[in-house]
Amino acid sequence: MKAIEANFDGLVGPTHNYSGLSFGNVASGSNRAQASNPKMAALQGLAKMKALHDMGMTQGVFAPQERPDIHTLRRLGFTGSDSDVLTAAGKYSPGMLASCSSASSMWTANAATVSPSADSADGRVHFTPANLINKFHRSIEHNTTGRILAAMFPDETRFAHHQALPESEYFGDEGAANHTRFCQEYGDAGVQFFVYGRAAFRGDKPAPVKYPARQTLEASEAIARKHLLTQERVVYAQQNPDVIDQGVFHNDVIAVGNRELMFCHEQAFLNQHAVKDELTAAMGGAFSVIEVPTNRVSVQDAVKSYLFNSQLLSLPNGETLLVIPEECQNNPAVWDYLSELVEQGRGIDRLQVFDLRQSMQNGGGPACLRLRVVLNDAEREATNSSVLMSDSLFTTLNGWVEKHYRDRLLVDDLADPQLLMESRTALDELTQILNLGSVYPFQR
Ligand SMILES: N=C(N)NCCC[C@H](NC(=O)CCC(=O)O)C(=O)O
Repeated sequence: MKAIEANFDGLVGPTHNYSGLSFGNVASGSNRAQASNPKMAALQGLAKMKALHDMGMTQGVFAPQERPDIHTLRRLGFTGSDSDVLTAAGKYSPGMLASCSSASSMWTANAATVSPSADSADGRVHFTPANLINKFHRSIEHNTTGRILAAMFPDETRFAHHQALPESEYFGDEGAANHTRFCQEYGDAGVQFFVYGRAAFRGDKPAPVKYPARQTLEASEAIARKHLLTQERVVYAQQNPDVIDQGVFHNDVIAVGNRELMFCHEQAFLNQHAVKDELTAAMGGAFSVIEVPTNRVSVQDAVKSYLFNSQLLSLPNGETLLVIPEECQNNPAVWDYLSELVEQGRGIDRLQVFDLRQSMQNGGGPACLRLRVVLNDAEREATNSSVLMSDSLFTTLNGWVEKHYRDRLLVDDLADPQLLMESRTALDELTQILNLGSVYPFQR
């Protein structure tokens, strides 16, 4: 059946800030306490969505979460009015308040793992919100994420929505950032590639020593079972623990794939030769890899530039496009490599550069900002059309951002009750624009 790949980008929320919350994510640590610009962040994201829409891609908008998360603060024992809760939490621990205020749901590659209907035994598209258990500020996303996904893909005969995996490090799950689907045409049965950082119940696998491995093998295997995938069409690989220790906290910081092509660094996986052979066999031979050698681009440069956190896209005109952040253009080794790659015609035809600096400074590049969902015609029809990018939605959302967002935010501002009001007013209006219903705790 004919199908397309749609990209659902996270709309940056009004509390976007730099709190240095993500140990193991170099950018998050090094930009801690800088002033952020939520308005610019949201506009940069919208500009990317619109540009891809204009190229003929199906582009969706994924709503942000309610932050500061008063609901979680109340679970932690803070009482009184919302304003009392904020003040008390800010006094008790600015770090904890920052964790409950992060706009981290913008990185929708971590929202869920998605399996297309062509791969699932029951012919439905399967979604499992990621529990994101490794970081407190992200572990509080999955309930609302599940509700937003259900509001975007409401038809239960076509879309299966699962609960997140048990909230334990044993089943640490980071969603699509560690999952790639390979195929010939999007509507064909594909091969799903799950990449994990460590195994929780087996002592025979190596693990990083400096930074955490966020995804476990057992989490990936549970998702493959729940999504009713065919064993022979699933490949598991372990991320190279050495690169995790150099700041590669998700696989999508070192590898990206689309259809029958994988673009990755030569140090991405443990036993990389065997991984490539296994993928090639599962794909019946129709598989190719562009492997970037260390002597052209070091792991450090890959992490700094986010070369592999790019979007590898098949455009309607048949071209393959690589969407990259500006930081790639500013890195001589990376830019040299990319220019040569396009010139040689090895599978990537075109580069498109975006300024995503607000998100990049928290370790989120073009690929972090999007969740891929393969949809056939009937599934596309059944998708909530209000979340799909169009000229008018772009205008509406730009106006919405201009009206509600601040252009400067410091960590100290997170305890300001006015910010909570602004954020809720904005989100209440957004749920109407995107026709999502009451997905936020303050609306329920
Ligand atoms: N690679 C992918 N798919 N996603 C990137 C996620 C970045 C995110 N950063 C943060 O959560 C930083 C927030 C702060 O420090 O304020 C994270 O580390 O989980």
